[in-house]
Amino acid sequence: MHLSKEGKRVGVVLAGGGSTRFSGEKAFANNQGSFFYQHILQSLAPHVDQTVIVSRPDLKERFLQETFAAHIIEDCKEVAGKGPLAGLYSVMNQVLADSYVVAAVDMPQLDQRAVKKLTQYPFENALAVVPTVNGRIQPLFAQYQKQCLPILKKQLEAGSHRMIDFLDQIEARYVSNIELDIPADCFVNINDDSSYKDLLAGTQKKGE
Ligand SMILES: Nc1nc2c(ncn2[C@@H]2O[C@H](COP(=O)(O)OP(=O)(O)OP(=O)(O)O)[C@@H](O)[C@H]2O)c(=O)[nH]1
Repeated sequence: MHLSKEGKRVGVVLAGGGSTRFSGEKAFANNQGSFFYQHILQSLAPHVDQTVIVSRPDLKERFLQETFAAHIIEDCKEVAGKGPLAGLYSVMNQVLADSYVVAAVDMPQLDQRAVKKLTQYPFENALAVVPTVNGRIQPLFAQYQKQCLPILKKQLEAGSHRMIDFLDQIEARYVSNIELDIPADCFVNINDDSSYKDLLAGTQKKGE
């Protein structure tokens, strides 16, 4: 354990989406010899006390065949498959920590340096640190404090699964990728076959 000043920090790989725009499961898409999820785990691991993959029951076995020391959990039944916020809630509800650094599985250009920069940025009095790129918020590569859980629970119980509604309810610290010193490319996410093809060809446009 290498507890930070802020206490136990968990690194979360959000990997429970449907990948409906992609032919296959994004978590197991290959880039430079690694599955997407392996790359995210490797990026998070040096900067957290524990890594967690939160995913669907039908994918669990596929992660277990791998040798990474990640804790693999499913979405809580009451919110399963209801989007990234459901994934964040499910981790906070099942894995106790002081803070959570979250990354979507489909961000293959994220790296250890970016995670280091994000995790070094202080919460101060905020409940979340959320990067922005060209003014667009990036809540799927962001940090959240454990105190988000009751707020998140209440919102999900009220039937809203929208990230933006959640962020509106908490004090979040928005910080540009430039201030964080994280290249915009790190935030690029792969949603479909065309962007995956561009990634493999090394032609993914910056910051898209
Ligand atoms: N645990 C969990 N993760 C999710 C859920 N929905 C989306 N995610 C993850 O959140 C990130 C962003 O998801 P999206 O790209 O918006 O959705 P997706 O379901 O993966 O893909 P589409 O079906 O093509 O929209 C990805 O890393 C997903 O795996 C969910 O219900 N539970």
